[in-house]
Amino acid sequence: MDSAPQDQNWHLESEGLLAGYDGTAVCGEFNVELHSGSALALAGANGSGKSTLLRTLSGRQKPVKGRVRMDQAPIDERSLNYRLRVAAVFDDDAFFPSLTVNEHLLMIALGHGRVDAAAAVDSELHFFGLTNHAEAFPHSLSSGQRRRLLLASAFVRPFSFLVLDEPEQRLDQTMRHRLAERMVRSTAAGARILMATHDPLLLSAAADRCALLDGDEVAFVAPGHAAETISR
Ligand SMILES: Nc1ncnc2c1ncn2[C@@H]1O[C@H](COP(=O)(O)OP(=O)(O)OP(=O)(O)O)[C@@H](O)[C@H]1O
Repeated sequence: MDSAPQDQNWHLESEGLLAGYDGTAVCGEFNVELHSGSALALAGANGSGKSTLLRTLSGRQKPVKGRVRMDQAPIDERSLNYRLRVAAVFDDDAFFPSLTVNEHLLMIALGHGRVDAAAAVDSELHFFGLTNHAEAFPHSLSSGQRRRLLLASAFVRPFSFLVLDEPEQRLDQTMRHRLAERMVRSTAAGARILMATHDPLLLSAAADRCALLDGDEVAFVAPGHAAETISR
């Protein structure tokens, strides 16, 4: 079940954006609009600035220059609007050690007001292959299973903007395919997706645009072209 709220009209936009640290940009100026039903991938070599740009575009990090607006207002990760709409998966293995897999997902679903929380949790456990681990604590999961739990935590709640930093990490090929299909379903339901990835499969199957980062250059290319480029 996909659960993007019906808010088709707003969009995310960046203008004159430079992302980086201590006043120094790590990649080129980034101007983009991300509308309902659209999935943008950031690709490029290690260190090209994908994660930094992703964090900046999603309001987790202050820009060196320029601005990011969500719903025509400066993006603010503490705002109610942000919390209601943005689901993000970064590379932080942050779980409560004393909560089971099932309890984690239930807490997130209930916290985001899902009236069908128990059914939503069952559905995500099934989708992410965690049903047999529902009563396990996070420390007893494999690293790939913990990654699946992180992803399930994003999909179990309603969102209209999904942010994924290298979601392919530690996932097997079957799960990558399933994730790509799921992302396509989410955009079809009206969500906006922004991801950083090294995975040609996710690029070509789940994105409709790709920004290739290379030094000061940002090139918007077709995902298939980017997938070929990074496969070489
Ligand atoms: N906290 C930080 N403080 C200062 N510089 C940083 C910090 N984090 C990353 N960098 C630098 O910013 C540049 C871009 O890093 P970033 O993690 O955004 O790249 P990436 O494209 O996501 O790389 P990868 O593919 O390896 O994940 C790198 O040169 C890195 O050393």
